Amino acid sequence: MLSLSLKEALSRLKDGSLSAKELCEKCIDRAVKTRELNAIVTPTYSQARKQAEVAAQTWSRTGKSTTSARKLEGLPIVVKDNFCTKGVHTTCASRMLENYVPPYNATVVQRLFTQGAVLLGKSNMDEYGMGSGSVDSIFGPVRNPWKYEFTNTRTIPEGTLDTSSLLASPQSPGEALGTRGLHRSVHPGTGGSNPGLHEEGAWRVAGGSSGGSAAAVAAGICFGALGSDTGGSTRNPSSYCGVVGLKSSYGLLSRHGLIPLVNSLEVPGIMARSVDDVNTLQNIMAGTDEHDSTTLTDDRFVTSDLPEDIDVKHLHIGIPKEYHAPGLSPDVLDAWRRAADKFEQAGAKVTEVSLPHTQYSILCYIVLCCCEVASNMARYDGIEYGHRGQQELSTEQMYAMSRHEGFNEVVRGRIFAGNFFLLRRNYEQYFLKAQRVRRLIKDDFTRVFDEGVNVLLTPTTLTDAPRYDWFTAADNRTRNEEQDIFTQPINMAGIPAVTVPAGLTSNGLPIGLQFIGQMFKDKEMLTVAKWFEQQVQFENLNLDHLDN
Ligand SMILES: NC(=O)C[C@H](N)C(=O)O
Repeated sequence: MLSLSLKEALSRLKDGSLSAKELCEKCIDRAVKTRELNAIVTPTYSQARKQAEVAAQTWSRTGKSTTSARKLEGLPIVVKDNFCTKGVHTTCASRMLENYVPPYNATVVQRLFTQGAVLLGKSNMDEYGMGSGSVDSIFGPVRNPWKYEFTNTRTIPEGTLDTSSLLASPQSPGEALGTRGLHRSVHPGTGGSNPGLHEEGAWRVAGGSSGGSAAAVAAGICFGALGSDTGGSTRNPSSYCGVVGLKSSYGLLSRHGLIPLVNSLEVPGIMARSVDDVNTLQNIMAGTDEHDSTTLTDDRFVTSDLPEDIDVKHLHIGIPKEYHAPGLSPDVLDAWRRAADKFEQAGAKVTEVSLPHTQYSILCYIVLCCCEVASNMARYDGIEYGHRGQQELSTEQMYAMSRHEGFNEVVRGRIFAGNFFLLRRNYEQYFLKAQRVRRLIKDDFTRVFDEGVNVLLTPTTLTDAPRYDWFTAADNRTRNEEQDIFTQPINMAGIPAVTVPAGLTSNGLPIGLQFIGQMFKDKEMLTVAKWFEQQVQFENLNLDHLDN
């Protein structure tokens, strides 16, 4: 039941064959049984039960014959831990915000609540969204639920610390954090021995930085999740975990209450088990927000339901030749080719196109990302915001100590690099140059679309989900260059993109393909993606055996 799509679950709530309370309990049970994934860092089960109770009452009042129930009445969701949630810890998986409890909800979160969504918990991520594996978190890494052997599936009551899955690891930052929630101090993957792993580090990463959200959707913990997407952080983990991941056009979704990483590139990301579902969630959240001046003031672009009968005959699908990148695995290449063939067989025009500046994109992304990170992170001084170093020191030393203790190495590295790029003597050579190239990257897309292409089709990632030990053998910058290679140019251009599961590799792991659309033509892109989804008939991961 927990591998149903949001749409299917909603219709079962509507016809009364499922109750909101039952659904909530099932999701909580699944979250507990899959806690080895480390997907949820702050469970909110009490709040979820209260919200589900309200939903159950609403459903029994409104009944199946009316349409007066809210659009997500009783549907469990998960929210990445960089979105503010009123009264619920919001840590960005960083020691810096370890004790931060926001007094307000991010606009997108509020809009989901207004439609009756039930919050099951906050999800794990790379610290502040910097990473592509969800391995750099103070709570420890997220595990990919695909091909994962669960060993510890006992149900334990909320609020009890589950010490049985606590692995003794000297590097486990989660341990130092105490036991605020059920999963707080679980640090899977390093040290100790886990009978579920045939080989140490052999399990697959969930991708990042929104890995907790993707793993939660794939594992059936929830029916939809919020991630964020700055350079690929929603699409990369969605691809690795076999779910649909949407990065909307910049300006369609409010960023108010999303703790900033790179303001000019990031958008809230949406994950679910079908294209219709991400579209539904986008419709609910999209539109003007007085708290975010970069949101559209014209609600014309907010999408509606996607059609059922889709015809792709009149379409022109572009295949960018620059995406045949070194390191592309034969399985992914094959899936990409087969997808292009499907469109061609259905009568669409499929042609190779060129986006010549793609090759410069990742380096420009890194420069711009670091510059904005350096400026965004300046607010965390230990006085106004965030963790404060304990020693009695001078003010300057206290700033330094707070920031040294509060941020991990990746964050500190990006702050250093950003400040370097922004030095007066470097500004023109790095920051300004990267901005200019960014414009050329955007112009490449505009030209191709102006020439008649409706949607571009590319792989989302080079390979299937990497092994944890392989992933952590290189530094963050190297991984950034490999992992975000196909996703970050889309953020540079501000346009929409969605990843859709296209099948499995010979390893039995999901492959994602990316559809890239024109600015504010999210609906056209999603319609094409839905057509593809209908052809592929991808089977969602089914963990129902854990229920027994
Ligand atoms: N949030 C993201 O999209 C981040 C991206 N993976 C990075 O490390 O910069």
